[in-house]
Amino acid sequence: MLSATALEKSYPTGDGPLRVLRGVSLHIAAGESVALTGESGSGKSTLLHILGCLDSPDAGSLTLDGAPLDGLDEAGRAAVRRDRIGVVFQQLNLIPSLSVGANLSFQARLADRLDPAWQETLTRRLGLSSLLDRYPEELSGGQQQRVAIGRAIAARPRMVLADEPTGNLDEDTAREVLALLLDLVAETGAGLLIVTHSLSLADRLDRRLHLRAGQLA
Ligand SMILES: Nc1ncnc2c1ncn2[C@@H]1O[C@H](COP(=O)(O)OP(=O)(O)OP(=O)(O)O)[C@@H](O)[C@H]1O
Repeated sequence: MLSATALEKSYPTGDGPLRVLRGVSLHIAAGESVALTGESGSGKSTLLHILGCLDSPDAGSLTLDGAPLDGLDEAGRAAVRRDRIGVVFQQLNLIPSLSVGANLSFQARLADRLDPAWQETLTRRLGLSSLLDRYPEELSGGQQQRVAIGRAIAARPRMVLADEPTGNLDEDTAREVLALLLDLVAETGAGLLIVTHSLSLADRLDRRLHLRAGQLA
């Protein structure tokens, strides 16, 4: 499924390059759910952006379903993101000019994989059925977070990458959202990687990876 080998990433800073990832290798199998933990600033979001083809590593390689993702140009990376990867960003990135319903179906339409029955199931399970005609600015933070999750999984991606996807949710809603993500993984054989500070959430996934000093433990 998703494999990364010897990823390196540095950011330029006033004090010289800041080495955030120092030889990170990982493999996420089909149908597997993995938590990514680590202190604030340890590089979790950086790694998630690289795995999601949103940023390139300085060195190292990535494959998805056996096909290399390195060396793709921006159009190639955009196609991978559209067709095979669902990302839930920390900043959510909902489209303000589109209604909740249109945001939810956005990526599935782009990928030409809109499935009304699945769309209706996830809208219901995310508790968004009565909010479809609203706009993102008319939603609470937790409601916006649920729209971002629905949008990421509407096209049934091969890999779901989520940055603190339940951070703004109350306990019951967080449990339901996690259950939905895990059901998707079980039903479609997608892989799931969740960045989280919550050890209780991490405990409900198959495996935990911990990022420290630029390496995984
Ligand atoms: N564009 C950038 N330019 C310079 N430094 C950056 C940039 N993006 C991130 N960093 C630095 O890289 C390090 C890793 O950042 P990253 O956001 O990946 O950490 P994180 O583990 O996701 O943190 P958090 O849990 O607080 O979200 C931090 O020290 C951060 O300040």
